[in-house]
Amino acid sequence: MLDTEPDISDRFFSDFDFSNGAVAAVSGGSDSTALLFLLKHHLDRTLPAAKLLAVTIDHDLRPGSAAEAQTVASVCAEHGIAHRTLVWSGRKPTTGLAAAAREARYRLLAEAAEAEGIRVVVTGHTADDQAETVLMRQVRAEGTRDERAGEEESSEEGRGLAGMAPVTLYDWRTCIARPLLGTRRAALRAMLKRRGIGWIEDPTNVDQRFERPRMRISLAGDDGEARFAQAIAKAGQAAAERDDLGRRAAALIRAFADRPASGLIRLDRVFAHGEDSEAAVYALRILLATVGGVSFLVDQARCRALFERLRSGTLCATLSRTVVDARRSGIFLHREARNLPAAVPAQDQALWDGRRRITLSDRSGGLVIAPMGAVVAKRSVREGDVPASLLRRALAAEPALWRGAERLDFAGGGDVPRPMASVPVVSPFARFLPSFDLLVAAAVAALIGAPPLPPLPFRGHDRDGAWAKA
Ligand SMILES: Nc1ncnc2c1ncn2[C@@H]1O[C@H](COP(=O)(O)OP(=O)(O)OP(=O)(O)O)[C@@H](O)[C@H]1O
Repeated sequence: MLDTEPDISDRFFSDFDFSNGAVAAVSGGSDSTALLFLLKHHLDRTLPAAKLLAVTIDHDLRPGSAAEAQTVASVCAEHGIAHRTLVWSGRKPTTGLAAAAREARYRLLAEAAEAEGIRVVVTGHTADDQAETVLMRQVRAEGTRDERAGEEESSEEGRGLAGMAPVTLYDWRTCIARPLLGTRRAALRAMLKRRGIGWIEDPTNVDQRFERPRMRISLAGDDGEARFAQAIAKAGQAAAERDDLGRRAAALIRAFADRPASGLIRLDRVFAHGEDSEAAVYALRILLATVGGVSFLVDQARCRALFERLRSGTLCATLSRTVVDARRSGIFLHREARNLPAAVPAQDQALWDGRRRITLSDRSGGLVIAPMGAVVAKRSVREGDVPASLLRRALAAEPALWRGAERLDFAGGGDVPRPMASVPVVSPFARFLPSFDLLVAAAVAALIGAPPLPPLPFRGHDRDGAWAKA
């Protein structure tokens, strides 16, 4: 591929702005090795001054992992590519190991990029990975649908069936790009063979105790190609639908939501009576997770049931750690008073209650962060166009800073420097924001006063940050 068609690599990478360089995530398997050489070829031709750093994560879970990382390091050295190995050295959980390994992998990759001032991490996910992911999610969704026999098809299924996004924003900062998502593994292997480049076969990729290898093997069977094509078509359709749903939910949030006070969201009652109830339910799920400080969206069916009740009148209910207080004057959302964090020493960059990023400028110690509580909230609230009881409840769950018995003002006041800032985060997308959800995440960020999305180093997204449909 590289030899006969020297410019083929442009097809994969021309949408990205690599002027700040790129981190290539290289496990040493065929796909990421191919990615590395394709990207090197592209940068050599188009942006020779750009920094390319290959990073291998040694998860330290198998005896051979350090040697594999060393093999990647040697290949890189041979080809004049900078390389780093980062070891996942933390304590390993006994359950959810794969998810924890993935979390650690992305964290370490993003840290490596940030240390070099690089904004894009590229991975070697292929169309084969995408088909496996979609089929595995389909099997799981069918399992849960059996349990809910008779219910409408959940659009949660559709959301997951979009598969992996071509770009994901990690930690609201670093882009994870998957430029090979439309390419077959076999084509990449053929390219490597032609060039005489070897790769590592990871034994866990064929270990049938795991779901993905089993799916991989089943896709190599007789009807494998047809199932592959169906899965990719389904993913494309689900991705387009999810993009569109996010766009509609963003429009509803911009039109009908405001923030009368810190920690309190108000939805105009019209929100519950519009024609596009699918988008309204999606917007509500995202708002509930954000107000409650929860990283996952509440179950679609439960939120739909709440939404139907909202249409028919007033109510007060709790879902996703969020109180939904629907009155004639509006639908109000605030954090419930239960299970708030205990008082803890204030720590720089901590995520407080899943809702606030803490930045500490006063390092003198002795600062404690705790929910404001009902007594202080009562003193701080004045009557306005929002019922004082609601303001009090919302404020009581907001963070407050204390030194001993003295409550400090975040704002500092007068010439006193601010000891701490507490910046809202869009909880469900604070860690991983797939490109499908960029628009709705941006709308929620503007609503709650979170930092806007950073400029994204890829073309193919419109002015508002949404990934344009191909
Ligand atoms: N240990 C690792 N170090 C660096 N990057 C990794 C590592 N494991 C996975 N990745 C990145 O995530 C992508 C997908 O991971 P996956 O586990 O499907 O791949 P793999 O089987 O380890 O290797 P490959 O995709 O290279 O064949 C890889 O292509 C690579 O970019």
